[in-house]
Amino acid sequence: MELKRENVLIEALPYMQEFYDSIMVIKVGGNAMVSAQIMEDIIKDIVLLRYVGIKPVIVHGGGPEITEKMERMGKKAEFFQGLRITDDETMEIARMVLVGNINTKIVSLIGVFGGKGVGFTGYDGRMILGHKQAAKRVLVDGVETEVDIGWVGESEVINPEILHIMLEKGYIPVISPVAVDAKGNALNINADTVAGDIAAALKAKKLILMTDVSGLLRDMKDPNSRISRVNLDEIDPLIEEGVIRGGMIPKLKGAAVAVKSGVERAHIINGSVSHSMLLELFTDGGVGTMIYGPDHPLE
Ligand SMILES: Nc1ncnc2c1ncn2[C@@H]1O[C@H](COP(=O)(O)OP(=O)(O)O)[C@@H](O)[C@H]1O
Ligand SMILES: CC(=O)N[C@@H](CCC(=O)OP(=O)(O)O)C(=O)O
Repeated sequence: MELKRENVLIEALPYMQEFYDSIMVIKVGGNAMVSAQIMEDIIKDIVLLRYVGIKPVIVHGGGPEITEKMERMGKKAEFFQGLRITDDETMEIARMVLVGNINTKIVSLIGVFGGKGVGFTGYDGRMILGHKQAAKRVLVDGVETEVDIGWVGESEVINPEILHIMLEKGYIPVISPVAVDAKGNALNINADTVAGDIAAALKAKKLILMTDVSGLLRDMKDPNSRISRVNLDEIDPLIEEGVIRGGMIPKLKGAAVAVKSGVERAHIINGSVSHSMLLELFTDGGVGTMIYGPDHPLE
């Protein structure tokens, strides 16, 4: 039975009370931003959150657009366990797409819908200091070989001060997943990883990862095989079994970092379904995959 409109609104009240004044880190994946309409819907939802007293922080991706620009320039995009192999030229392209294009687009849309967005890279306010990831060891024809994945970074220090300042003043921070190392080299960090680290540093209430699938699927070919809840202890075995792979690896690892640091819940949801975030946050029936840990067990 469909709920009456007023019942839908009143069902939201306890959630609004619970989430009032709390920080939520929302990662918008490049795959979730498949169309201008979807992107507008996602940003509208985020502005709504701000107006009901939640403090959203956006971390955005843009993988598909980086790949498209690389291909247009005659370069082949290659990944290692969900991470883009990033040479000097790829780093330039990633910066252009993420900072120059996607970040400014999101900030301007927030303004269109009546919010106050402000764009950041990891360099701003020394927010994310990182280092290049060590070469990976892989077996090639049975021989252990090192693969350098280039300017792919991992964060060492997260300084969230500037984010707190902005949140207190009512701004919605929008973060591009690029950082610097101690020598000032630009680093490309997977946006899920950045979102997990930022959520941990802010001690956010929730981390929401928006992508293009309904959550973690046990069988990628079967959309009905969604795993609705994942305990921290289940993540590594699911990676070993090959259930979590490709782009899902940094998502679940980012979620694990956040939940281990006190974030109550992480959620992987389908951003390409309009207003899925509102359903997740403000209705009794959750959507997507929820990741939780021992500090905040299920009731
Ligand atoms: N078990 C799984 N369940 C769902 N998706 C999976 C799974 N394993 C790998 N994937 C892949 O992960 C993708 C989402 O990650 P990614 O492409 O990095 O998206 P985004 O740009 O939103 O971060 C899905 O589109 C799917 O192809
Ligand atoms: C190291 C690494 O993989 N960086 C990512 C950064 C963007 C990103 O994560 O975008 P999505 O969230 O849309 O996948 C990349 O170059 O694609």
